[in-house]
Amino acid sequence: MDKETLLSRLRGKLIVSCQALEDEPLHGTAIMTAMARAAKIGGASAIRANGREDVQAIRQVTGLPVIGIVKRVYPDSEVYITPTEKEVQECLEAGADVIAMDATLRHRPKGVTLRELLRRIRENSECLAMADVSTVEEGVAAEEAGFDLVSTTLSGYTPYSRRAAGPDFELIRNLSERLSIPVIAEGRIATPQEARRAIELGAHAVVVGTAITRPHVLTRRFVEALKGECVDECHRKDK
Ligand SMILES: CC(=O)N[C@H](C=O)[C@@H](O)[C@H](O)[C@H](O)COP(=O)(O)O
Repeated sequence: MDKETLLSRLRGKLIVSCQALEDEPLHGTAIMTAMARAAKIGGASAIRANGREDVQAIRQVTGLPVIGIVKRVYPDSEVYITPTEKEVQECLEAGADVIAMDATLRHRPKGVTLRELLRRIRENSECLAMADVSTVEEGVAAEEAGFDLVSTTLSGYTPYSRRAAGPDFELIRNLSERLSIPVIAEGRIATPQEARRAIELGAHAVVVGTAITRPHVLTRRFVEALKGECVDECHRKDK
């Protein structure tokens, strides 16, 4: 699918993140593929998925565009979303339509640079590149570096970004005003109303993960609310 077609299919739409890490009860490609099928039935326009196997299977089974990432932790860096060429290569091999990566200004494993990763994508595919950022400055730098899309994924997850219980609407608005590439609203969007608000503030599309695909977290929110604890504060503990 060419860039314009893909971006127009995503305009104003919902992307569901179907991810379960190894220590989560729903971990496994079969379960994540079932989640993605459920998301498709519900009307999702695309899926965000982690790992070569999941990206490949979800794409094949649902026929939806997939934003691929590979989460991997290296000892010399805090960057874990598609951090090096190895993870970019895995996304390429899986056939991801879009590859998302941490595009914060932090040191990456082995000193690899964002430009090197972008070059790898451009030289090997038609696949789009999405920058996961945590601040306006990082979003501006990502556009300058040549990314196709910017997502607010990492707001609240870098030591220097705004920590909030809910979505970072200010970042969504600021990036949408300043950038000419599409801005994706992602991170702690917990209700349909919040998703709608993100679009009204200028987001091109909205990614929702936990509120749809992490039932253990949703269960805990109910349980803690019944105990009289603050549900919003609990949300932050879930990552
Ligand atoms: C910070 C980080 O590692 N975010 C990850 C990025 O892929 C996922 O764990 C999130 O689920 C995803 O961004 C969607 O966000 P939320 O689950 O809040 O709707």
